[in-house]
Amino acid sequence: MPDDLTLPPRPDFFPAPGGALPQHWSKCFGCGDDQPAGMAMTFTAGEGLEVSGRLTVAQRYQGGPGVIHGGILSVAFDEVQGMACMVLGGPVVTGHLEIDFARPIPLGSVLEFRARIDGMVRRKVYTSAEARIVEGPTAGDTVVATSRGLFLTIKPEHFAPMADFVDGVPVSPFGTSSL
Ligand SMILES: CCCCCCCCCCCCCCCC(=O)SCCNC(=O)CCNC(=O)[C@H](O)C(C)(C)COP(=O)(O)OP(=O)(O)OC[C@H]1O[C@@H](n2cnc3c(N)ncnc32)[C@H](O)[C@@H]1OP(=O)(O)O
Repeated sequence: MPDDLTLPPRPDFFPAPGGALPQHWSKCFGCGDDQPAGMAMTFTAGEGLEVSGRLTVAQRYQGGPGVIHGGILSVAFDEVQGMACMVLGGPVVTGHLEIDFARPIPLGSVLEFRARIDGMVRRKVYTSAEARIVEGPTAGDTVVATSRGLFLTIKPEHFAPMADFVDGVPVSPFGTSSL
């Protein structure tokens, strides 16, 4: 990470700690409620610049025998670290994401993710997160995976060339969340 990073303030529009964060896009595979095949993650504001997210590891997320697929875990980190950027009040996209898979995660577990902005410079937003199993046979305080991600702030027009590819009519377009 660069050493000239700054931290954004926690804005007034952000929910109080424990308050629910809205989905950023109703068709999102990670959090959208208009995406039947999706992961239906939910998010809450934490203290300071932290947000938390929850994922129930469905049977269909299986990678190795009985355990979560690494790509699914990566989606979850992408999502929660992107949601940590919601404090900025505008859209971001992922530029780089790296995951450390520390422990196997059994199907049926409930994962809790904690993510935050570590710093910003220009349009670059450096984030990190970790995951713990909070329900399931191996639940505990052990960190089962960690992630670092670089997000880039973008203008809403970024998605304009893709408008024709959206399936159906979104109820919560990206960048117009109900925060
Ligand atoms: C009230 C309103 C509420 C709104 C509420 C919003 C809530 C928000 C929640 C979102 C939650 C989403 C969670 C899922 C998020 C996805 O999954 S997004 C989908 C996956 N990502 C993509 O599709 C992005 C595809 N890539 C791109 O479009 C372009 O490469 C990017 C990322 C926009 C960058 O292109 P660009 O804008 O032309 O940027 P560029 O000028 O090249 O680079 C800018 C800086 O970034 C650096 N950079 C760019 N790419 C990289 C990279 N990959 N690695 C390292 N450095 C990089 C450059 O070196 C440069 O650095 P500096 O010169 O400033 O030091």
